[in-house]
This record gives sequence, C-alpha cells and structure tokens, in this order.
Amino acid sequence: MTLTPATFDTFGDAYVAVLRRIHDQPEYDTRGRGKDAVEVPNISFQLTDPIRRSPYLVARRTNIVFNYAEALWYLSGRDDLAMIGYYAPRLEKLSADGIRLTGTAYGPRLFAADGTDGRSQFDRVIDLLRHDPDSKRAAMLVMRPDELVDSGNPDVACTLALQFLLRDGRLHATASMRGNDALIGLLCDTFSFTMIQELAARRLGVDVGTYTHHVGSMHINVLDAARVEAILAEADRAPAPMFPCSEMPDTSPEELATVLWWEQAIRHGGTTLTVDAVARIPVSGYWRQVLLLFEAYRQIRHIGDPVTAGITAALTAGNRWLMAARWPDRIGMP
Ligand SMILES: O=c1ccn([C@H]2C[C@H](O)[C@@H](COP(=O)(O)O)O2)c(=O)[nH]1
Repeated sequence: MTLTPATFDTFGDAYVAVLRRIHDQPEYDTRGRGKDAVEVPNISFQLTDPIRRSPYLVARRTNIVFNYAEALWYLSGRDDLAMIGYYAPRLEKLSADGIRLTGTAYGPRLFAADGTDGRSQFDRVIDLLRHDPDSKRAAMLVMRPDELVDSGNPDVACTLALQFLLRDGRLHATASMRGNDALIGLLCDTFSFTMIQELAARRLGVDVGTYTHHVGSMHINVLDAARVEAILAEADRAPAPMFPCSEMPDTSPEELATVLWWEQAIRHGGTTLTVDAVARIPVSGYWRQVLLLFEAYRQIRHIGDPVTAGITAALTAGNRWLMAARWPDRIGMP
C-alpha cells in the first residue's frame, strides 16, 4: 500500500507522466462550460528538485517569458490585464471588465496586504515559520466562497491553497487545486508555485525542499489531443536535454519592485536594450536574466528581425533553447 504521491526529480518528468496517464487511461469524459475534456480525478505528484521547473520539449513550445512574467505578476500582488495580457493575449477573454483578472490573479490573494493586519498571507506564513518552524498552519488560501455566487463568473480560481512545511531545514510546498488543465495550466501553475516556494525558502534562509501538487480534476481538453500526442511521441523518441539551472538569490521586496519597474519600462519602451545596459540594472544576475528574456520578447513582438545577437548570446543555454523552440525564426542557436 502506498500512501504518498509518485515522485519525480524534475517537473519535465512529472509533466510527461501526467499527460501520458490521462491520454492513455482517461477515467471520465467531461463536458464543462463548452469544453469537452478527458479527466483523471485525484492526481498527485512530488518533485524532489522543484527548481528544475521547465520541461525541455520542442512540441510543448513552452513560453518561458510568460512563465516569468506570470510569476512576477503574482509576486507583486497585481491583477491588471495590462501587464499579463501583453505576455498572453488569450487571458483577455477571462477578464470581465477588460482591466482586471479575478480568479486567475492569485497575486492579490497571496501577496497583497488583505486588510486584516497590514500583512499579506505570504508575509504572515513567513513570520509564522520564523517563530514556529514546525508549524502546520503555514497555509495560504486562494479560492474564495464568494466566487461561486455568480454562476456566470468566467474566472473562478483553480487553486485552493498553497502550504509550506519547514522540516529538517528544508522548505517543502504543497499546492492543492480543484482543477488543472494538464497541458497548459499545469505547467504554468507549477512554474509559479515553485517560484513562490523558492522565494519563501530564500527569505527564510533555508533550502528548497520537495514540491507536491495535488489536483481534484486533472484533465486534457479534447481540442488539445494532437498537441499532447506530439509531446508524448517526442518523449518516447529521446530523453529531454538537460541544462544547468540557476538558483534564485534571496530577493527583497525592494529588489522585486526594481525588477517590476524594469519589466514595465521594457514593455512600454521603444528602444532596443543592449546587454551592457541590462548589466547596469541594479538587480542580481538571476533577475537580469529574466529582464533579458523580456527584452528578447519585446523585440519578437515589435521588431521583424531576429533578436539581436548580443541579447541572444547573453541568455542561459536553457533559456536560449526554450526561446528557440518557441520562436525558431527569431532566435539563432549558437
Ligand atoms: O491557474 C489555472 C487557471 C485555470 N486552469 C484551467 C483549469 C480548467 O481547465 C479551466 C478553468 O475552467 P473551470 O474549472 O473554472 O470551468 O482553466 C488551470 O489549469 N490553472
């Protein structure tokens, strides 16, 4: 009898295993809100190395720029479509007023002061773990009861809660979701939640532990079947490439604000940033790499030519691989 979830080293391994399970052995056909899907209830997995959070699959065409933008959007407590819609125009249809997102915007629920004691849920669980490291209470709630009041609500939070357990000097995290689209949402949500876990571990000065993901309804939309099959075929052909991955340094709220300031400057700016200009931005090398990705994306969106050779060369090997898989005609491989 096993009472613990399946364990994988990297998210890429877990991702392929989840897609394969639902594709090969679906348990239910569902028809919800106009989308037909195949579903396996109660899927759980655990990652031993949550920092290796990007799957290197050509057929998936992971948008690493969006992944970082969404994580930063959460970490800064924002809900504006202006920022996140620039990286993922598909989110526009989820916004009821064209200005803000509600259920999808986990940031305000986790990282904005919520009117109780001037702190955010995130700040409260960090303070709690500083004083009571063995606590079982370091949980942050996401979905709210009032989200089901309006049956026409287009955007109900899919995440129920995130929990931290600080054990033997390692910060473990558990995400609980009511529903997860295994092709798109699973990848983006795991990316952001493991970033939140890593930020919390650095703030506490402890190591990153395991990441556990539990989902009530894990599903693949029928319209995505061909993409899933392409991913499974690629995983069958050869193991995914491996790249070194960088650890997030301890990042203060002030440094995060500087990263967000530059994100907006790049998004609004009409000028091409050089690698030297990025090197002068007063944030750590880890966050400068993210700003390089934002500049590469700005060039892809606004300029017809390939991304400048300097920016391309300054990307890490893993990021360059992901960008070239997504935008093959815009990113040269070295
Ligand atoms: O962070 C998110 C947000 C949404 N979804 C997916 C799950 C569902 O396929 C769809 C939401 O539809 P409902 O469950 O609200 O009907 O979006 C995710 O996987 N992760």
